Amino acid sequence: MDTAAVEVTDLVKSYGSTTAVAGLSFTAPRGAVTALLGPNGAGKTSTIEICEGFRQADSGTVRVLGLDPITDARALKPRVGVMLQAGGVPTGARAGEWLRLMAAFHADPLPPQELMERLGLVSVARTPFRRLSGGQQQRLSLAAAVIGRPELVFLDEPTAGLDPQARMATWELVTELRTAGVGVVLTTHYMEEAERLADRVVIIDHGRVVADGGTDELTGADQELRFRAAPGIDSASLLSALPAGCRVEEFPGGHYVVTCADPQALGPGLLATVTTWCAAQGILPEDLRVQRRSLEDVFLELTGRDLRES
Ligand SMILES: Nc1ncnc2c1ncn2[C@@H]1O[C@H](COP(=O)(O)OP(=O)(O)OP(=O)(O)O)[C@@H](O)[C@H]1O
Repeated sequence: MDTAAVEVTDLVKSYGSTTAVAGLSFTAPRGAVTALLGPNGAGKTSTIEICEGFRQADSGTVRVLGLDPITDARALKPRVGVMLQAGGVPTGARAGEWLRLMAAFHADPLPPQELMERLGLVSVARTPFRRLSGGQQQRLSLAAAVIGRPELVFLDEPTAGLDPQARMATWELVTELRTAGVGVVLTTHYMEEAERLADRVVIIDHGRVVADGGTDELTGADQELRFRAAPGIDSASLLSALPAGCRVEEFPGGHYVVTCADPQALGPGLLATVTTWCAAQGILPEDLRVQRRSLEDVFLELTGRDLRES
């Protein structure tokens, strides 16, 4: 039981001339939620599908519960739950029947009715998969992935396109899985989802890991003051208005961060100083906020791009 839930080393996957995964390594522990976070096209789905045994890597190694996802697929099947982005349910299958069938494959399944109630699927229990809305299809796939009480679950963009209520129900289910000791590896491009759910975050960009660590570790404990303005404002002048021990950084252009060696200094007084300085310069600071770094900020600092806009 001392192996990781998932261990990926130097993974490479190309489709023709497109390199989707370019030497990617990470470890997902058991009994924890690990989020692969990155913009569209970063290589998250390719990575997770290789871990699920649905795709063959060009090179690198993948171990899932200590086993090979392709050659040990039979041994892994009852122990691993998979929620595919495309659903993975036959189009004619009725939601309730499909879930009961999935339950029948497992020795000690979760009660299908209870799962359907939790995920808001009772009213569509007799509806064929192809007639379900996108969000209902997604929730049915999620239910099918977890019904066998797996040790590990792979969730590919579990809440993409869901309404807020369904997203919340999904988050609650993931949190409960984790409390029950299930390892969860999920992909997402929603940083709120990663921040809210994940114990560990692996930030991926262009097929590579750009940051990897505990969520708190990546975001840091200290508050920062951030704002946006035109690129190239006079940072040295702003700095001279601030107490000793503060720093002003601009990266990428137009994004400003003020940090202080003494976190207590980042209070209302400092905020007033910054806004007064901006007013004197005729600068209207946008998105002015004092808070811990978000994963979005981490992505921006590492790539120079906005996670939402990339
Ligand atoms: N079957 C395929 N054939 C050709 N190119 C592919 C295929 N699957 C993925 N790609 C390309 O590989 C790159 C990585 O795609 P992938 O789906 O792994 O990323 P992703 O981070 O999951 O993105 P998304 O959130 O959009 O699914 C993209 O440029 C994508 O267009």
